[in-house]
Amino acid sequence: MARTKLVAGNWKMHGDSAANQALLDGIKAGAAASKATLAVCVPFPYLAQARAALSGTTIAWGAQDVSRHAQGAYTGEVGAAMLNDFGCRYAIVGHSERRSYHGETDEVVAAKSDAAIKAGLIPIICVGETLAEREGNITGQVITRQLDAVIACIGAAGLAKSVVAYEPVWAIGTGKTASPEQAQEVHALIRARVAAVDANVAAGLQILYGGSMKPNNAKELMAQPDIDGGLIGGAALVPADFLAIGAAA
Ligand SMILES: O=C[C@H](O)COP(=O)(O)O
Repeated sequence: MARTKLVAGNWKMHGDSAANQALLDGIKAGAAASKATLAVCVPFPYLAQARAALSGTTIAWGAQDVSRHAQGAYTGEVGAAMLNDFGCRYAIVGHSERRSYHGETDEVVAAKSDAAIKAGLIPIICVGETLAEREGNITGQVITRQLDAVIACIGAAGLAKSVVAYEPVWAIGTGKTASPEQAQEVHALIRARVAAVDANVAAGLQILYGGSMKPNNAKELMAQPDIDGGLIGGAALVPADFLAIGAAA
C-alpha cells in the first residue's frame, strides 16, 4: 500500500501571537513546494490563530496533547471534542516530554489516543527510548511495551486512524539524530508489531521519525522504507527549515 508522507511541526511551548503569525505566513507562502502533507501542532491558546491562518489551505493543524477524559471536572485539561471544535486534525499524544515531566504512563497515552480517535482526531502517538535504554540494549523492549499498551486499548481499528512517531529521547533537541539505519530498524519493528495484529493496517500506517530532523538529514531519513515523514521540533520554528524538510520528503 502506498503511504503518503507527513511532516508535522511540534512548536512545543514557543511563540506568541506576532511570532506565530509570521511563522504561519511563512509556511503558507512556501507550502506549495512541499511533497509531504504539512501540519503544525501549536500550543492550545493559539489554535484559533492557526485555524484562521490555515483554513482553506492544504496545511493541517493540531494540538500537542489531549485529555483522556471526554469532559467534566478536570481543571486545566483540554478535551478532544474541544480540539475538534477548533478544526484540529491531529493531537500529539505521549510525547516523551509529557511522559517524563507529567508522569504519563503507557496506559494514559493509550487512553488519550482512544479519546482523540473517538472525537474524530488523528492521534500522533509517540514512542521512544532513552539513552540509558538504548545503551542497555532494551530499545526493542521499550518500544514494544509502549506500543502494546496502545494496541491493547485501541486495537487495529484504532491504529488505522492513527499516526505513530518514533522519537528516540536522546535525539530530541540535542542535535544528535538517529542514523537512518538506527531509525529504520525501529520503524520496521513498529510496523512488524502492528502487522502481527493486522497486516493491512500496518502496511498503511504512517510512522514518523522525530529527533533533530533538519533540512540536512531529512532526505536520507525519509528515504528509508518505513519512515513516512517527520515530527519536527526546533526546525519547525523556522519557516525555511520546515519547508525544506517538507520538500525533502
Ligand atoms: O516532537 C518533536 C520532537 O521532540 C523533536 O524535536 P527536535 O526536532 O527539536 O529534536
